[in-house]
Amino acid sequence: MSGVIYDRVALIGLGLIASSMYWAIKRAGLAGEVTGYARSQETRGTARRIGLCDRVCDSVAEAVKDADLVVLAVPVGAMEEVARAIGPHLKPGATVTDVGSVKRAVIQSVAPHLPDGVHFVPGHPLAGTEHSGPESGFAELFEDRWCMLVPVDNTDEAAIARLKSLWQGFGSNVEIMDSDHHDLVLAVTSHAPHLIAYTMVGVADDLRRVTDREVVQYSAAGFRDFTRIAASDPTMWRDVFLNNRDATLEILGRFTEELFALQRAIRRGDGDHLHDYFTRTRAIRRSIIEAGQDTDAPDFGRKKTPR
Ligand SMILES: NC(=O)c1ccc[n+]([C@@H]2O[C@H](COP(=O)([O-])OP(=O)(O)OC[C@H]3O[C@@H](n4cnc5c(N)ncnc54)[C@H](O)[C@@H]3O)[C@@H](O)[C@H]2O)c1
Ligand SMILES: O=C(O)C(=O)C[C@]1(C(=O)O)C=C[C@@H](O)C=C1
Repeated sequence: MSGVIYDRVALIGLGLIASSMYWAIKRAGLAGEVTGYARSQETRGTARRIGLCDRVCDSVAEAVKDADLVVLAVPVGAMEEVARAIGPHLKPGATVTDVGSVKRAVIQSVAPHLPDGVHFVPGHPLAGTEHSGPESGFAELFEDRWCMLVPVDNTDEAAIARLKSLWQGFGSNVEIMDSDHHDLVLAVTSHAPHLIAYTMVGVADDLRRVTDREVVQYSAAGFRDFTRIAASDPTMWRDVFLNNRDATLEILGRFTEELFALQRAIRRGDGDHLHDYFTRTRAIRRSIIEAGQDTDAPDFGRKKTPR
């Protein structure tokens, strides 16, 4: 897929996702000019130094002026503040999207600040790494990954189709989903697993073992993956849990019940229970691989490729 889809794109928040979008846009020539804005002067300075964005602006108003697409790529808890700031400066007919990991709370906080005549098409790429900031992005991040679009009622179909073609231009598969379903699915596949990884690394740290030379040197693959995930940005993940509270608590409740059952089986020496359980989970992994959905594992820790 190639060809200009938007004449002007504004990226607000110049971290992992926005910088990856910029490099992916440039690689495929999907936009004319791309402007960028980040809150801190330091981030804007870094962006200028590494050539991230065609023009880095010192105000959010300047960045979104005349933009056909505005991408909100800030932590979920900062979305409302940014939406309030850009609202009065948006071009009529522009599309606003976001890349937040939670959808219902973002829609509730952003939509009221957007003027009539502006299309709001919330989104969420299911792709990331444990790294953050303007220097962490790379053009291939979204390749062969899913991007969820979560349009609100009566959204202009042409605006949705245009944004869909941008994500397809990044090499992503696009799925349309409603916000509550999105938040429940992500609580299972992303949010609860992150909390479990944070907890496991915290437990090891409480035992004062996590930085022991032996633990680092001989750490098993499972624990290494936990430490990678637990190195993810604290602000981003604080906001995810505060804003997807109900779905995450629902899944963690179920998780705790299963964990107790496994704990009891271990205490009682109930090998059949453990074996049956692990047989069921192994079958799930195999069905994912057979369905060709195993895009994650080989990419863990993959290196940034040249832009
Ligand atoms: N990291 C991931 O794996 C991942 C994956 C998919 C979606 N997301 C979502 O994408 C969004 C961005 O995540 P990221 O990983 O790119 O984060 P990041 O920490 O790399 O970048 C966030 C950027 O937003 C800026 N920022 C923070 N508050 C701001 C404000 N009020 N105004 C302007 N700029 C502000 C920060 O300075 C930073 O440059 C989040 O909502 C996150 O939930 C992240
Ligand atoms: O690979 C990683 O580092 C990620 O955690 C990426 C991941 C995920 O859970 O899959 C994290 C949060 C997002 O909202 C989407 C993707």
